[in-house]
Amino acid sequence: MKEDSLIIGISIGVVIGVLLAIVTLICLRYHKHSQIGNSSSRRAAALPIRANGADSGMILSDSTIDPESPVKAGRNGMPFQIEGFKRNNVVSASGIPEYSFKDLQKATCNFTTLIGQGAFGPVYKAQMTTGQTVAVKVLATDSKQGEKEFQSEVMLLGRLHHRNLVNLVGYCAEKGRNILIYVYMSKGNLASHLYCENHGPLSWDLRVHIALDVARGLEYLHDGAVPSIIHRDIKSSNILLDDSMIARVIGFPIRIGCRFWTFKREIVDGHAVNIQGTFGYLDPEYISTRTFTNKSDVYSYGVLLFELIAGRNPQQGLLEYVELAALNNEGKVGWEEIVDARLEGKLDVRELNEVASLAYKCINRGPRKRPAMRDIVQVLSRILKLRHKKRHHRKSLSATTDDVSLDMDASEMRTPVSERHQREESVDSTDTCEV
Ligand SMILES: Nc1ncnc2c1ncn2[C@@H]1O[C@H](COP(=O)(O)OP(=O)(O)OP(=O)(O)O)[C@@H](O)[C@H]1O
Repeated sequence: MKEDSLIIGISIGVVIGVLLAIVTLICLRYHKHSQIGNSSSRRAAALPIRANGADSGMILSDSTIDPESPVKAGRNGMPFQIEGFKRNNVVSASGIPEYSFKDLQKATCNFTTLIGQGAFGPVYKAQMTTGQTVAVKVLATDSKQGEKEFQSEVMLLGRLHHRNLVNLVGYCAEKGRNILIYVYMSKGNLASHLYCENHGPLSWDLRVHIALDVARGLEYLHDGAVPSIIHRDIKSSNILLDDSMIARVIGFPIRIGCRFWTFKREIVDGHAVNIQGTFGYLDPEYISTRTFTNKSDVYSYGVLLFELIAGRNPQQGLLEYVELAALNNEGKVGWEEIVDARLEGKLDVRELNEVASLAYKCINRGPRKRPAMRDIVQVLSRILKLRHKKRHHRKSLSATTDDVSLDMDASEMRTPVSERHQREESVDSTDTCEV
């Protein structure tokens, strides 16, 4: 009897032991799985981005990749490279491909195709073997230091996708060289359109569209990107125009180590200082506090708006000119006196006064009194919607006279039909702001 109870006791003990072992094994496997899940979601959460300013907080899907980007989605959702450059490897988190220096040398005819010169190095036009044209920006450095930081900045920049930003499509970080590859903007920068005689004057219509494009790009950086990005160097040479004259912002800050690549030596109030940004566009608040905020971008944007209105360089007394005009009109109406003479008066005065008083609010010395980029987008969208409605209305009236062309105003006639058509479509299809 005693023996029987001993056997039963041992059997129960063994069964319990086996059961415990099975439960422990299951628990271990489950824990491992949940850890894998967590680590990938953590990785994903490290650099979230909201698509086109929408407050979704989601990771960009492959569908948001710019059509001009050489990065395409593979079957497994991982990016792969279209033919052209040889790919060294792919930074999978951003999908930005790395190119070899040799490939870039070939594509730029040994760096002879210079198209621009920034404070931090030259920009070359490059031709891929597929026929795609890109812009290659060589950042001035001969040090291997900062390669990791450069790659992490590339990852961050590579996640920014918006139709009003010049998208990064590749990079090279070989042998201490830091090279960025961007979509090529065939119509060059806004400054050259405003100041070079070999470009015809930009119509008023187009200037307002460009203002809205830039505002949308900045709104995305401030409210759409996570973490939010302050541009720090808004100016007309950092606004590039594509084939359809759609404006895109370039020149985001690159941080290498503890300094920003965009630091420059400028003369401010007669003293040489290391600053970010460009003289003429600099927020006075930044000059005194050395702290950049979103409202510093708003200030520079306001200067850019006045530059579009007056066709004058901010480094040559634009704001003094504006302040003089504002003395007479209290910043509200009567801005006609500062309008670019190249427009020959061909503009809508109501639109002018609305845009100029918006610009005047942006350059308020008190950052808190300046509007946010999202407010600016709303005001400009409303102006363009109104314009569109008015023209539509006039066209339908004049259709009855059998001569639509007589109804065109002078500024419309100055804009090529294809350009006007593309731009008007863009108002219809992208105006999501309800006003
Ligand atoms: N993607 C591009 N497509 C076409 N042209 C470009 C492109 N990127 C730059 N450029 C040309 O090269 C010029 C210099 O560009 P870059 O961004 O290096 O300097 P920047 O911002 O104008 O000056 P800084 O470095 O002083 O701020 C631009 O103004 C533009 O004319």
